[in-house]
Amino acid sequence: MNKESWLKTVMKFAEPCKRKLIFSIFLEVISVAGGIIPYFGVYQIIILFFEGKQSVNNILFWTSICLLGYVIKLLFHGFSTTLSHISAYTILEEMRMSMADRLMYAPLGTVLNQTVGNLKSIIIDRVETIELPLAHLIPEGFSNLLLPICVFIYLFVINWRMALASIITVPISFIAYGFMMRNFNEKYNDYMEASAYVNGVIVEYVEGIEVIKTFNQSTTSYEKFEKAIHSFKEYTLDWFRSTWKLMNFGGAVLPSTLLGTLPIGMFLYKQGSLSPAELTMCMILSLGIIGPLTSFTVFINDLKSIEYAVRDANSLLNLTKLENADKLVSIKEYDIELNNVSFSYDSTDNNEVLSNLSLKIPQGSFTALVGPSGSGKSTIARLIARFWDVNEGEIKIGNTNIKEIPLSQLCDMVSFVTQDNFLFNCSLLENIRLGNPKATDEEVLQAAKSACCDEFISNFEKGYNTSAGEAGGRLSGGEKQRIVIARAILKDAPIIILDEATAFTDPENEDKIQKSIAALTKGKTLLVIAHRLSTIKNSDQIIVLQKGKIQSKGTHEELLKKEGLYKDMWTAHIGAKLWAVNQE
Ligand SMILES: Nc1ncnc2c1ncn2[C@@H]1O[C@H](COP(=O)(O)OP(=O)(O)OP(=O)(O)O)[C@@H](O)[C@H]1O
Repeated sequence: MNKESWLKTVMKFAEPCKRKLIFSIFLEVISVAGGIIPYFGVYQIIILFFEGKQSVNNILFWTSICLLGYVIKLLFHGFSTTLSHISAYTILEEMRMSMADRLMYAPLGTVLNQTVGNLKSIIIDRVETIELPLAHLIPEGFSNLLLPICVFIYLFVINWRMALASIITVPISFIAYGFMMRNFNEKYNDYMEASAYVNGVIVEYVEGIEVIKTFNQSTTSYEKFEKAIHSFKEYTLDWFRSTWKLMNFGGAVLPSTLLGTLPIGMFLYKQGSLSPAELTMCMILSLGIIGPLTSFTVFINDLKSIEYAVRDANSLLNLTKLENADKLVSIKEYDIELNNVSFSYDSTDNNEVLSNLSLKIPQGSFTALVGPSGSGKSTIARLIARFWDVNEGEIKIGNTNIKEIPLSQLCDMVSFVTQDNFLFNCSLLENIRLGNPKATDEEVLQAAKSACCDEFISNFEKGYNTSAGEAGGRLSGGEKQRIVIARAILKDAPIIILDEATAFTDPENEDKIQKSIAALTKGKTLLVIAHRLSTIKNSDQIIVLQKGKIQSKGTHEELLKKEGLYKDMWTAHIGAKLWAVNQE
């Protein structure tokens, strides 16, 4: 990535704070100008001494000028840094908001393919690394470059030969730095990769700690964790070892300006082309050039870290977005139609999950999808909710292609109740209210009652105000699912897609879940991904899927009359049930 492109990205997000940023640079210029004044004041005092004209008043006057310059430098630098920090945090905020927005509008698969550790690392840690260099690079980096240039010009005006002598160490140290930096890009890249790997291993270790303990994998996993940290340490130290000699050499030579100014200054003085005052002043000024320049070298590393952080941020910011229509569509009927739909998760023909599939789900009907694992049941449901776009064909709701319906409108029309019963870390009341943020407490309570949640929630000391975090450990899988169903009841969408739970099948829970589902789905267009055939016996139509194609369809009775996959599945289901009864 070239520098312009990361700068361009950063500047794109700097739009709301552009004025502050420009003003911060302007203040820094004043600060730099203030920083020059003491040099000028000191020079005048030196001249007074050498000319024997020093008096208390004269010295006090020039000392006050020096002090004033110093105060201007500090004050304006302070104002500038404050503005640059505000700007840097605004840029960070804008970047993070854009990333969150991108994740919302990217196909779900693309988002789910990212590990949580990676997403967290980019949105929080990597973006944060931009703040410090960005906030300091603008005022300090600028002043560290501008100040030596101004001092150099001043020195040049006094005596051009001394000016050149003062930077004699610069090419020597820059050659050393050049050698040190020759494979910097490659090393930095490896460093970032090693760092990302350690990050991943740490997140994996923490996230998987339950599985690690269950399967007694602590030693192996810990070893992987330990090895990753150890090799990261070794890598960093190796890099340091390979650079420290040149780095220290460059760092020692660069500020040694006296190497040039002392002999040349003495020579010029002896020749009579330099007065004692000019000699002294040149010595002082030459020291003023190198200090800031040395600090500027630190920013080279910072520039690199911004470049890499922006590169990582771009990997999220450039995720492809689902096309989003912006005009609300008037939908009167809520029947669903799939016409010749083909789909593969990687958009290739080789891995097609659904092939040329057509299907009609009439409004208000109950349709069940059945079929062996991997036959494409969940994929159909996800495509209707537009978590992905179909590769070929079309999906219509109420005779409108879902691509023409704005995503937020589609989201209001479809409730997708999956087996992943995710609760946010807020109160149970707010967790249910997520279904309809405008719902009153009374409506939330009503939905909770319909989903058979009221009883167990009321048993908590803080009732509905119990936070999901506090309650999390005490909620059974079935109870969590009923909370999620309550959320969907409150949402009151006309289309319900239900990924039937395979777990939580103890009779009491089963009964409550069925009751809550009945409350949820009354009068709605219902599509159920069925795992237990007994629960869909009464559906209006059953679609039997096999390898991404419809193998047969009909009612339970119609399908049982034919030989085929459904009959086999039903026989196996009944057999399993009988076996279970016989075991009791
Ligand atoms: N995010 C994904 N990326 C790539 N392939 C996927 C993804 N999700 C599912 N698949 C693949 O698509 C195929 C159909 O999966 P799908 O989840 O739709 O099947 P299913 O019938 O719902 O299975 P199950 O009953 O086990 O849930 C499978 O081969 C699966 O491996």
